[in-house]
Amino acid sequence: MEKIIVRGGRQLNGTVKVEGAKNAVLPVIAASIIASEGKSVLHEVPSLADVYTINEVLRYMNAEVDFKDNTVTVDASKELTTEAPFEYVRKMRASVLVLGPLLARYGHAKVAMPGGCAIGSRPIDQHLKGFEAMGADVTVGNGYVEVRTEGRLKGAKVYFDVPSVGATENVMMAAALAEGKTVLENCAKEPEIVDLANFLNKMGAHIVGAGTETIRITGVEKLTGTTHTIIPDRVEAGTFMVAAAITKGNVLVKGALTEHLRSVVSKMEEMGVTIKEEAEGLRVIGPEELKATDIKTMPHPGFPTDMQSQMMALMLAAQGTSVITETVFENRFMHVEEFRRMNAKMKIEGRSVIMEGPSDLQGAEVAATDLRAGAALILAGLIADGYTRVTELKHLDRGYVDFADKLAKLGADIERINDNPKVEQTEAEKIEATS
Ligand SMILES: CC(=O)N[C@H]1[C@@H](OP(=O)(O)OP(=O)(O)OC[C@H]2O[C@@H](n3ccc(=O)[nH]c3=O)[C@H](O)[C@@H]2O)O[C@H](CO)[C@@H](O)[C@@H]1O
Ligand SMILES: C=C(OP(=O)(O)O)C(=O)O
Repeated sequence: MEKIIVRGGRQLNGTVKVEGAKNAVLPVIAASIIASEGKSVLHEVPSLADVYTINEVLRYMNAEVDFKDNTVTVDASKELTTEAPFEYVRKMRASVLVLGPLLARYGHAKVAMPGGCAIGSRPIDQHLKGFEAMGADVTVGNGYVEVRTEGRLKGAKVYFDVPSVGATENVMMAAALAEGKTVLENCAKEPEIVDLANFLNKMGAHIVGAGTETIRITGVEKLTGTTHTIIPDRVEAGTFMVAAAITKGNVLVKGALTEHLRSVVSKMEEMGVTIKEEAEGLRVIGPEELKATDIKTMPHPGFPTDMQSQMMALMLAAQGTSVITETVFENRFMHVEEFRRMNAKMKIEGRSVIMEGPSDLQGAEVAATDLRAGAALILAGLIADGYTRVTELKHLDRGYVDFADKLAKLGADIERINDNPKVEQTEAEKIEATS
């Protein structure tokens, strides 16, 4: 089994460079299939499991996709299949982001229903509401969602009941090729939505207002492949900022952008962390004693849910009572039980977690319950007494490139091992097969 083993007690120092953002690159790669001519060349693409998955989805649909040296090239000019089966969507919910591009280009798309995951039920009703408003028929059955329209989609006014990142992206992509004007209201305002709109505009779309609650799109007849550089990953950056702070270290997080991280910076400063803006990124210096604080997760520009579990690790190290309230997902506290295995003093009350700090953290065997939980348990392991062994790394690999190696380069006592190498598994399988 693969695991990361970390021994607490080392201070982190040095420089770490953040990758391109997972949550920006997935919609951008999905959007590249709207282009009926020309290639899209995407730079700063992180080597993540999710990127390999979306590339496989595109290849299944007959697009040509090449990925090397952090550059993805997509040629979607051939006729595409308009279906994405369960085997891909099961691995990664973001596969539903091909619905909008396919519907806009071909008037049809059929994708396996994503279902829930470890953090909540995660419906896609707002995506479908947007497509229906633009004239599409939506059918849900046999585990699939199918959307269809005769001729082009029609521009429409759509009010999202919740500011969903995925719905804003999917409907914005569909509207880029619709006939006439679309106005999207109560949109999500995440920086990744702005990145997607910039990419679409370079392809020839007319989109204004991305990053605000109202996005206006004037549909065009066709989009052409283009070149684009993905924005830095604010969640990976925030995770390394916590790593520096929790170990009382001094780390320059290269590529971290203040404008994408205001709520995280402000909460960490409240806890006593020094954060300085430098030309290449943010320098983070951990204090001798962290102060308790309270956090409520909210859609951007509020505090990001994707930083909730990492901040929980930091709060466990802080002096006093801290409270985290999760308002974005209904069930994103699976990591609390794992923290408790490390002797964390915390309890769940409704949608909040209350921590009495500082906890005297002890190394333990723990499992990543989702990708951010995996990172958070490793962060706690950096200051725990003894060895922490983190398993279920498939989650971590969805969102972090070489996480253990990057921490080791900053001075952490950490390694990733496979204590059940493939050869042994094969032998065991042979014995099982012959017994
Ligand atoms: C690939 C990607 O970019 N993933 C991010 C994206 O996920 P994702 O796009 O799935 O998240 P959403 O913004 O859509 O979800 C936010 C909330 O809206 C609800 N909802 C969403 C859609 C819908 O049709 N109906 C509905 O009720 C969800 O259940 C959730 O409670 O934004 C989340 C919120 O910042 C992040 O945690 C994820 O890392
Ligand atoms: C929840 C996350 O991602 P996804 O929406 O891809 O599951 C995340 O990045 O923390």
